[in-house]
Amino acid sequence: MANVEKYFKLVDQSQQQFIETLREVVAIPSVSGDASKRSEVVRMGEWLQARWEALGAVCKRVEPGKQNLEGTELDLPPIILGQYGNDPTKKTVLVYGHYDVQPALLSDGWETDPFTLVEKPDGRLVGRGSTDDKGPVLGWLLCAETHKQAGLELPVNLKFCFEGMEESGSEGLDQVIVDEADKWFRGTDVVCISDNYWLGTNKPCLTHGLRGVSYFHLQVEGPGADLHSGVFGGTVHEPMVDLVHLLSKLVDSKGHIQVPGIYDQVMPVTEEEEKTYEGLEFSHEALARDLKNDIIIHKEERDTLKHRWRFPTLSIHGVEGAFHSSGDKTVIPAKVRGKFSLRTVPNMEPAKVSELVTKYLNDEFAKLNSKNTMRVIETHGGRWWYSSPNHPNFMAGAAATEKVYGVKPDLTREGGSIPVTLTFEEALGVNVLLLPMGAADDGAHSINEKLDKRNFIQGIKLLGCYLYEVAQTDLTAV
Ligand SMILES: C[C@H](N)C(=O)N[C@@H](Cc1c[nH]cn1)C(=O)O
Ligand SMILES: [Zn+2]
Ligand SMILES: [Zn+2]
Repeated sequence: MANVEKYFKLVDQSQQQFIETLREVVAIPSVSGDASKRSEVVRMGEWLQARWEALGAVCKRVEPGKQNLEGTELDLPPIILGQYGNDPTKKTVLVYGHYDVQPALLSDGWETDPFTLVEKPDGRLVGRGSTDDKGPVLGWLLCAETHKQAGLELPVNLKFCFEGMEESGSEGLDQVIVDEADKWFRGTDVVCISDNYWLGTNKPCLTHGLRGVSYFHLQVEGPGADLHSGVFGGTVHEPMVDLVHLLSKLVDSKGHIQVPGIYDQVMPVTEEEEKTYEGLEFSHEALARDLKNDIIIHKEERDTLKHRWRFPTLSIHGVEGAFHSSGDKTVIPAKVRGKFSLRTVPNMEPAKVSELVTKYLNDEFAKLNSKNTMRVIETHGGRWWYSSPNHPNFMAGAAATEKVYGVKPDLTREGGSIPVTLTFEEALGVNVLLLPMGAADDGAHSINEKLDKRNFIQGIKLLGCYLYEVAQTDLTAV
């Protein structure tokens, strides 16, 4: 039996054990955006490092510095760099993933505790981080552990880079990648990232594009303290009134961004590109099912995909400082911060986006003649990435997908952002493949996030099989 077949067989026999490992890591609430959870993020990084070291990997814990979160000075979580195998006759694959997760509270609407993995009868493995990105990060570890257990060597040398700040802007990571490009990452032939999702629920895909992100806080400040609306309403400029007005000016109900000039740098759609929207596993019917309501703006599927992949969008996320509990508090909040972000696309420049957004909001605020003070703060950002899917690294990903799932993968772009993708490509000068494990309906960032057992188990096979394919592929045949 070929090594890859032996590997597949042992993966099949280890399914329950793999789910238990996923349960163990989901139970660590490694929420990078919550200052009170920082020690849990660190604990998760240490868990990963210990497990890889137990396997024989050489690891380096990099402390990327400090962060100011909610007025608290915090140590950024460690970046875990690793090397597993160092055979000069083998190729070297660098894998990246993140061990932090989005916030999750039972009160957000979760059916079960977000940090207790629940295996549902229909095969869903429900828990925060199951698909984004603990399942895939475990996938690489379980692949290596399974090989060792089967007495098999990995077909390539593996380097890895796991961070704990991806959900909060990957602070500190770009510099580490640049610093280590000629040191720890030296000798990398290709990069593979498993941190996005299929387009549908049945057909796997390879991804060759990501949108960037520019995140803003819009702060309006008035009185020194919250006020009684019965006493002061109608007699003072209310920060919340100004804020709601400004937020309403950002985007219309059809999703069209109102900031003048924002579409000027967007690359026009070519005839060649039009063809890439054909034959994909994507339908409005399935999308409406995932959304649990048909609230889709566009008529044609290709327009929905274009607005997910290749046009900028602007979303409003929340307001800090505003009254938001149940009950009827009659307060005038003194200081409020609206939070919104833009997803950016080729060829938008982050500095230009920032300039246009800031100028527009200042102009709109001036029209209000308000005595409040307003500030636009850009809190984090990441660049878009677009790559050709014709590189041999993608051929290896496609061959592995066909072996594991028996179908040719769709070629997709992703609406979300993984800011370091471009940094790896530029700093290391090698091709990057995005090879997702999860499906479109996993609910990443949402309530009841899940990873299907099928995707977890087949995904572990897929990541391993991809390594075998890279080992056999001429990566110079571009
Ligand atoms: C696609 C990836 N799994 C992901 O969820 N990325 C985040 C990155 C981010 C940027 N700001 C905060 N998080 C995303 O696209 O929202
Ligand atoms: Zn992610
Ligand atoms: Zn995420």
